[in-house]
Amino acid sequence: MTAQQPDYPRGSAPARLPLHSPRCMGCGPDNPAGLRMRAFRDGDEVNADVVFDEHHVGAPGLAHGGAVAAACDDLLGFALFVAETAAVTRSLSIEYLAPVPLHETHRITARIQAQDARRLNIAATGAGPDGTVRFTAEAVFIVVSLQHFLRHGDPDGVWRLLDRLTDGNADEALRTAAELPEHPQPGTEEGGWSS
Ligand SMILES: CCCCCCCCCCCCCC(=O)SCCNC(=O)CCNC(=O)[C@H](O)C(C)(C)COP(=O)(O)OP(=O)(O)OC[C@H]1O[C@@H](n2cnc3c(N)ncnc32)[C@H](O)[C@@H]1OP(=O)(O)O
Repeated sequence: MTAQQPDYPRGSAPARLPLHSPRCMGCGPDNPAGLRMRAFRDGDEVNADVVFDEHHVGAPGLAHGGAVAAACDDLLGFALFVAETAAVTRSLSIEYLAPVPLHETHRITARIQAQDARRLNIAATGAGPDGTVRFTAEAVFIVVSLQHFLRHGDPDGVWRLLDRLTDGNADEALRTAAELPEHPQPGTEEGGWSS
């Protein structure tokens, strides 16, 4: 059985956020073992529903703690659309408050708590179908420029992501990024998605 996340089932017209990549373990629809989360922005919050399945088992019938952490990390990454900056997880702390059964829908909601220079503190809660919070997450993300992803990752994949984020203007964005330092100062021109 494969995880297939529901369309946004509650609330009023939040905006769907773009995938990190089609095979992203958190939000990629083309990753058969992934979590297939669909992330939405609702004001200053982002949220996604996740249903853990047989790909994500820890104890029989329950989600693996690492899968829960992965879901949180991915959604915390979507909060960067609120901050309008690229950043990567430096530390991630999960509180497992209650078991997380497979095949139940969990709503994860994340919000930026603070930003200090390159540090972003981002927090999330994960609630079961009855609204009870079963896990929480706190993370420090560090702002990086596009150079971080170009230098350490797959430049073609970065280009495709950028192309989606810039409505087909990735060439210009990458040309500009090539001239930027890897570690930007937030609030400067090179600190944002368009850099
Ligand atoms: C097209 C765009 C692509 C976008 C793709 C998005 C995909 C998203 C996918 C989403 C998936 C989900 C997301 C993922 O899974 S992201 C994937 C998992 N994360 C990573 O791979 C990150 C790997 N780590 C690094 O690359 C470096 O360590 C980074 C870049 C993070 C920092 O190395 P760098 O050498 O640059 O910096 P620094 O070490 O001098 O530190 C910098 C500053 O930070 C402060 N500091 C450090 N640690 C902490 C801490 N724990 N609490 C508080 N503060 C801390 C530190 O004091 C300093 O402050 P200051 O002294 O400057 O004031």
